[in-house]
Amino acid sequence: MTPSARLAAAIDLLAEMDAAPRRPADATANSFFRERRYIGGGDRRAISAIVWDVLRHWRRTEWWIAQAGGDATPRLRVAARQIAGGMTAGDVAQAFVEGRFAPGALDRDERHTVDVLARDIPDEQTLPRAVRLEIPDWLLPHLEATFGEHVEEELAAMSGEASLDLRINTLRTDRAAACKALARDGLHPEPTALSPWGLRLPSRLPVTSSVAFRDGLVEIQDEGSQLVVAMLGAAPEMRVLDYCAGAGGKTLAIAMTMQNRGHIVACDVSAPRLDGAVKRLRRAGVHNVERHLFIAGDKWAKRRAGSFDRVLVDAPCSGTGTWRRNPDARVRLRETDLSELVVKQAEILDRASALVRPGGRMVYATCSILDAENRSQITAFLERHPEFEAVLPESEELPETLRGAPMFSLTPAVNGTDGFFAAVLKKKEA
Ligand SMILES: C[S@@+](CC[C@H](N)C(=O)[O-])C[C@H]1O[C@@H](n2cnc3c(N)ncnc32)[C@H](O)[C@@H]1O
Repeated sequence: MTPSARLAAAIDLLAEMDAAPRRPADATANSFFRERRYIGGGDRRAISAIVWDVLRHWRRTEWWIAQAGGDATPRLRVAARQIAGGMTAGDVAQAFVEGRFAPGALDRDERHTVDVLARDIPDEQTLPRAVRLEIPDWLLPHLEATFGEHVEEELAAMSGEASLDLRINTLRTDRAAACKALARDGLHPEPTALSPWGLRLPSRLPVTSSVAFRDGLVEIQDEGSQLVVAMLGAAPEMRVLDYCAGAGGKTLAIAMTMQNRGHIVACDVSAPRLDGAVKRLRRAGVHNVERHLFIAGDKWAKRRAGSFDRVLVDAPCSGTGTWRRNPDARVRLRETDLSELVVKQAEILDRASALVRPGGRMVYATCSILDAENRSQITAFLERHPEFEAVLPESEELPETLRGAPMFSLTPAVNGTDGFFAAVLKKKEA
C-alpha cells in the first residue's frame, strides 16, 4: 500500500470507531481488518500504528483542532497527528490525494485548518491539565484523589505500551520447560517480578501461533490478574465460585492452583463470554469446572447459599487500569458510567457474599484505579455486612510484599502491570 492508501484506511477505521463509540476500539479494528483480508500484515501494522497514535492523543488533538477553528473529524485528526510527527502543511496536502486507494484531496476549509495547525503547534505546558493528561475533565479529581502528587507519572505510564504477559500452566509444565518450548518459536520471555507463574515478553508478539500456546503450556494473562488469583488462595479439594468468570481467564488459573482437584463453578450473565471459556479450558487440560449462566429469576444461587470455600468477584468495572491496552477507553468513560458501575458492583458483592460459607473467603477485584470502585466499595460493603471482615491473604504464591495487607493496588507506574485492585474478605464463623 502507498503511504496515502494507509492514511485512507486509517481514516476509514477511525470513522467506523466513531460510528460505534461504545464498542472497544480493538474489536472494531479486528472486524475492519477481517473484512479486508487483502490488507497484508505490514500494512495492517502501519494502519494500526496511525490509528492508535490518534487514539492515544485524542483530547490534545481535539483541543488543537478546535483552537485552529476546525472540526475534529477523522481526516483532520489524522492530518494533525502527521503534523505533530513532523510533516509540513504542504506534505499533508500532498498525502491527501485523489484516487481509489487514497483519502481524497483536502477541501478548502480543511486546507485552511491544516495551515493553521502547522503554524500553531501547541506547547505542552499551555494545554489544560485534563487535556494534557488525556482524560475527561470530570475524571481528574477522581485520579487526584487516588494518586495525589503522583497523578502525572501514573498517567504517563498508562500512555505507554503494555507488556505481553503469559502465565505458565503448571497443570502441563513448569517455567523452565515453558521457556524452552517458547524459545523453539523464537519467543524469549523474562520471568515476571511478582507472579510465580508469570513470563513477560517486551511487546505484542504472535504468541497464539506458538506451539507452547496451542498445547496449553501458557495462557495470555496480565501479571496483575495472576496475582488476583494468588490472593484467592484456592487449594485442591475446595469448592470455589468464580462469580464473574467471563471467558474464564481467572477460572483457568484457579483450576491450576487447585491442581484440577475440587470443584469450580464459573458463572456470568453473558452466554457468549462463558462459551468462550470452553476452548480455553480444554486447551489447558482443566476438567473440574462447571459453567453456570445467571438468568432472571434463577434459583441456582439461593440453593447454594453459604456453600463455597472461596468466591472470586472479578467485577465489571471502568477498566481504567487497562488504558495502556485500550487508549480509547481513557476519553470515552462517562461520569454516569462510573456511578452505574459502582451501584452494580455493590449489588454483585451483596449477592456473591451470600454464597460464601462461614469461615470462607471472598476476593473482590477490579482492573480499575479509581477509589470509588475499590477501597470505597469495600468500606461500604463491610458497613453493610458486619458478618465479613477484611483479612490478610493466606497464600504461599503471593509475594511477601503483597501479603502484609488485606488489599493491594497495582499500577503500571509502580508495578509494570495493568492497574488492579484486590481485597480479601472473610465471612466470620457463625
Ligand atoms: C472483568 S470481567 C471478568 C473477566 C474474567 N474474570 C477473566 O478473568 O477473564 C467482568 C464480567 O462480569 C460479568 N458480569 C456483569 N454483570 C454481572 C452480574 N450481575 N453477575 C455476574 N457477572 C456479571 C460480565 O459479563 C463480565 O464477563
